[in-house]
Amino acid sequence: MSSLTGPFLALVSGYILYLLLARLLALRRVLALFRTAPSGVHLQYTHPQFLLAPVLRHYPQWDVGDYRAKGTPYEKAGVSIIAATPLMAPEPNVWVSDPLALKAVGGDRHLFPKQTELYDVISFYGPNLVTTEGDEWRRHRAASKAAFGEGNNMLVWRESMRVVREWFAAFEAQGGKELGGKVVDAHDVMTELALLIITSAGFGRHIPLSSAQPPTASSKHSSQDLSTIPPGFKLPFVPALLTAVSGMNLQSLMTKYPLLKSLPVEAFQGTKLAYAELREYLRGMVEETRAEMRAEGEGQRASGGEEADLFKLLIRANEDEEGLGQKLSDDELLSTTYVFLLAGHETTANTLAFACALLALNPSVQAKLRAEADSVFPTLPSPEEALASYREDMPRLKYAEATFRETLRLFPAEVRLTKRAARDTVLRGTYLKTGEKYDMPVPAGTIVWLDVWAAHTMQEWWGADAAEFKPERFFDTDEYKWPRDAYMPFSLGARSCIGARFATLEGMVILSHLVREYEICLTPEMEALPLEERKNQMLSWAIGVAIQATGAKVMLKKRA
Ligand code: HEM
Repeated sequence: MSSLTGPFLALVSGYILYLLLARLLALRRVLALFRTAPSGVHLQYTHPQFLLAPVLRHYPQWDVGDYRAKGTPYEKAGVSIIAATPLMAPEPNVWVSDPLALKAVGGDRHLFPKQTELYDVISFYGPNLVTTEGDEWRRHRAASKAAFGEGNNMLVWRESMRVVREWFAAFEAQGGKELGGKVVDAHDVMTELALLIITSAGFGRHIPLSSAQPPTASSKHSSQDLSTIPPGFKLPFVPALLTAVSGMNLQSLMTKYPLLKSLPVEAFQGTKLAYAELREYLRGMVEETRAEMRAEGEGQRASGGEEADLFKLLIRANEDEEGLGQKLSDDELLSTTYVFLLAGHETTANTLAFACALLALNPSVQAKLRAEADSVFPTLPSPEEALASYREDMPRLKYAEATFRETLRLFPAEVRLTKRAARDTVLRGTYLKTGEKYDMPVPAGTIVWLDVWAAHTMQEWWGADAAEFKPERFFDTDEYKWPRDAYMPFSLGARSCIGARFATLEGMVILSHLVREYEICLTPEMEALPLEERKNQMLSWAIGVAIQATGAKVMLKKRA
């Protein structure tokens, strides 16, 4: 035993020495960046959390709370790009809020590739569209692109209408028509709606509303009831999905430290089960969709011109790619399916929850949204009229679209995005007081943060009323063009969100239908509070997969 102590100690001290040397080398690169940065453009963070930089790299959003309360660090420093490298960071960091620099970084995926290692948490089922880079990403993107066309947009329109109306019926059956209104948590409502819409327009599967009568099927859905437990499973589909989403960090911990999987801790065991069952559900969905397509036959195949769900279009496109070297394996299909489900409901649900809170806090915006909805939908289109409604009504819902956009400006689901400079380069920033430009050297390996939340809320780009909820700002006039380059809720360039239109159409339908039927009001509890306190509570948030609306309780009053 004692003969092993010597080599063991040598190994440990060697490792510690290696870590120290690596840190010193890293520190040199960080200091070099500070030396070369033009005057005034570097800012050493004093935030205590930043001392934990190596840990925080994986949770980069934790410090944004300060932004909302005390103004952005850019405003404090008077510049639009800063070198705000944490003390112990292993590489230089640059933070960007300048529209032109954002465009330069987002627009060049070769010079600024994505930091894919940060997305480990969503690669449990293997590589997918979100987690890959380079040629592998191109293959995934090419296979997925065919799914997000007009055929799917039309289905999103129809299914969003159907789902939201079924929700109204269920809500009213449970007292939602009562005089005086009923309080709901908009986060819960919107999560349910978004989940129903993605499973339907995304996967052609119909989950009955938890509280409603099973709806009369208006579309070609699978008869499988996904809220019940099929043979061989322990969880229904929805709880499996929701547990998997909420347990993402636990799952990532278990993947890193597999020993944790065997601990008899409920949280670990529950998450493990949810992931295992979700995998089987997704596998089954791939098989079922293939079988349906075979049964439909060649002549009936969904193509770009007809309504079709994402899943069917994805599998169809994937079969067509056979032989071209682009085909996704079954595991890759499964993993892509998982990210569509994940990215397709959490982001949209939270955006819509924030929209409800903002509409309750801003009755004049709500009145304009309602006036538009009343005029576009004097009567609600029947399911048979949905297609015509997509063509004729959708382009007229301009205020609804602007409301969705404005919500995403104030609450972008992804508050920051991160890239890594592939080689030495320069970004152009602005001295905020004078408007003068400066060049910021960006050495190869630098982590570049696209600070979406800061860019969306800075007065320099959006004007003195940047903090106000004002959908009108998205309407151009002869004198005013809204600042496109300072707006990037869906990221930009080649790696921008593939589901942006899906989410926007869904948002337009839900918001316009909601205000047409109900007044979205403050709860009695909020009425009693001063305005600032109301805002603080109703617009409170936490970091999850997307920023989550944690205080969006509103009262829905049926309109006369
Ligand atoms: C309001 C709703 C949404 C917001 C704010 C949003 C935002 C974003 C952002 C910022 C990115 C870039 C992420 C990065 O670079 O790390 C992204 C990528 C992506 N989004 Fe969305 N998203 C939304 C809805 C959706 C929907 C409905 C779907 C699918 C049905 C979807 C699927 C994806 C996928 C697959 C990617 C990866 C694209 C690629 O890298 O090529 N998203 N989204």
